Amino acid sequence: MMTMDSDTILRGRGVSKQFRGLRALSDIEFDIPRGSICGLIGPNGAGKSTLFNLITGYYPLTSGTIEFNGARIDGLATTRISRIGIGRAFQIAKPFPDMTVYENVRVGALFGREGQRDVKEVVEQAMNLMGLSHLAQRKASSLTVGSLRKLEVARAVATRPELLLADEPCAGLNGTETAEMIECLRRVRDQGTTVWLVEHDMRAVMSISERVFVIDAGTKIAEGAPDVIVNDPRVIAAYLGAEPVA
Ligand SMILES: Nc1ncnc2c1ncn2[C@@H]1O[C@H](COP(=O)(O)OP(=O)(O)OP(=O)(O)O)[C@@H](O)[C@H]1O
Repeated sequence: MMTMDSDTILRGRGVSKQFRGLRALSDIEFDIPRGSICGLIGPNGAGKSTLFNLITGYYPLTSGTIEFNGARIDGLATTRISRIGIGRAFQIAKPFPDMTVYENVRVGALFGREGQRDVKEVVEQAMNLMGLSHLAQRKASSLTVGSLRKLEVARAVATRPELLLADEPCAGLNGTETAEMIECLRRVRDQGTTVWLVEHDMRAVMSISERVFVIDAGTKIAEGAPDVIVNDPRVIAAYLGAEPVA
């Protein structure tokens, strides 16, 4: 089973998902290098969220395997997958509105990866990484969209993941907020967390990613460095029907 080299944190082979009559993902392969930031892009409905839902155990795979640190995780429950070190920041942030930023991030710290931890320290580090420390005592309901997105990522970071899956962390953000989010995600990576993000903002995803995976209609059509991806004719064709690249 330990076939994975130690530089790969997450590996998918033949990952497929069928929803009744719809083949949402077909034979997807991926190797996520440990310590990297990778991107996952594709037109609307391509299957990006479905792939993250398979990795985190929200849906069972129809076929294929997913290995994390060399061990199979397909078939494990979502809570187990979180405890072994895969965190997720959702596209639609749902913080507890009447709780403070500190309290919301603390929820992540209480439920994350197994092992010893100092909850206060974990919360403070997550807020600090995401530039939220000055808002610690503010209620979530009073935050701007930009700060809410940071809170969602901070909550996931507080679970102390080895791998963070971030679903559209820049959605709805303006240029300045997007740049801040990119900086925050770099800091998260720099302190040892591998990051894989789904992102529609092409400039953002291309500026931050070491490797980009492109799926279209459930099939991986390209994978590589950002400068190769933006010039790939299959990627350009996939986007011409939907929205422009860059
Ligand atoms: N639970 C489900 N039951 C049935 N079909 C589903 C389910 N979840 C997703 N799908 C379908 O699978 C396909 C892929 O959807 P998915 O949400 O993964 O795409 P996406 O790439 O994340 O899109 P977007 O960029 O719009 O978020 C779509 O056709 C969608 O309707």
